[in-house]
Amino acid sequence: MQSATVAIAATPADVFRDELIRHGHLLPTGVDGLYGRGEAFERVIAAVDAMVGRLAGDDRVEVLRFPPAMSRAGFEASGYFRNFPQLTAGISCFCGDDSAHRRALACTPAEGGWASHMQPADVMLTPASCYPVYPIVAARGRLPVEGWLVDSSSYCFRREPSVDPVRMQMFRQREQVCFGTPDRIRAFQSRWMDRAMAMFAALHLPAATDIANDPFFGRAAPLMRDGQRSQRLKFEILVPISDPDRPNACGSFNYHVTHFAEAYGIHAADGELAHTGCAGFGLERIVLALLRHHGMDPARWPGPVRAALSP
Ligand SMILES: Nc1ncnc2c1ncn2[C@@H]1O[C@H](COP(=O)(O)OP(=O)(O)OP(=O)(O)O)[C@@H](O)[C@H]1O
Ligand SMILES: [Zn+2]
Repeated sequence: MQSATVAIAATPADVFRDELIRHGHLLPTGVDGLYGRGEAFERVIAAVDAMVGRLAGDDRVEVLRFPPAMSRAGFEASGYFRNFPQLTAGISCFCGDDSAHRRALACTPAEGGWASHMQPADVMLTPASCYPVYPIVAARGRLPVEGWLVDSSSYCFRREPSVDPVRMQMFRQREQVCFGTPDRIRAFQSRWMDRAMAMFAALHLPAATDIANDPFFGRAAPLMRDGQRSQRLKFEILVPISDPDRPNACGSFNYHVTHFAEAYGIHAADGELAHTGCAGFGLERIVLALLRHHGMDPARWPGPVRAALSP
């Protein structure tokens, strides 16, 4: 009997990833979702980052920047592991003596290898750039009467390896974080969605808004998802990137009600629990959308797009 060869068709994500690698925008590391970035890619990231900064206009914001790790205590308080264990990752370290070191080196891959001799440290990888902000604001005591606005940014880690370049394990977020009354957060959420839509229009990207939910884990997930959607807590701005039929979130606009305020003890000037919200942009995804829609060479993008990026 003749054996049939089954040809597996390359997915749109495979094709797009190969193209990005061929043009030197992403440098493969051998791990899905983990890449080096080429010079042109980084230049556009910086331009998009600056453009998001300009959207804030005259808002009085406190600028905070973070490394891609946060304290385990701060992470734990957020409830992230309860809701998203599948995305969680921490840092582990070697804490042994000389002989433990020798045992680790001698440990074969079949026995787990040297990495199985590492201990969880008091440091977790940051899952979203707003997370390190809450313990800092909480530690300052009550908020000012008018509330507070933070502009944060960091590399983020999510354990969601994928061949699709839009779904990375490490990527950068630029986020605005708002503290105050429910009205203030709702106004912040819609202001930032309008600003973001104007930005995508200026970048000539086909963007649409939609209501969304977070990828909750386990049995409680349907309930959590429905609650988030019925209360209209999360909106996304979606742009087709790898796959024209499956647009991806390039920006997310979230109202947390009092979730983080309860978790960290963040109080308004009158002592009530504060409400919080965040407006986050995925910088890599925006650059990938630009490369997808305008071509692999940023020098040849349409004039108005280049002008919007470097006014
Ligand atoms: N794995 C990822 N790789 C690259 N960018 C990401 C990734 N996950 C999220 N982002 C970006 O960070 C922004 C804010 O994160 P948020 O948690 O709201 O995303 P999300 O809703 O979980 O995204 P998705 O629905 O695609 O998983 C997203 O709008 C997106 O632009
Ligand atoms: Zn956030």
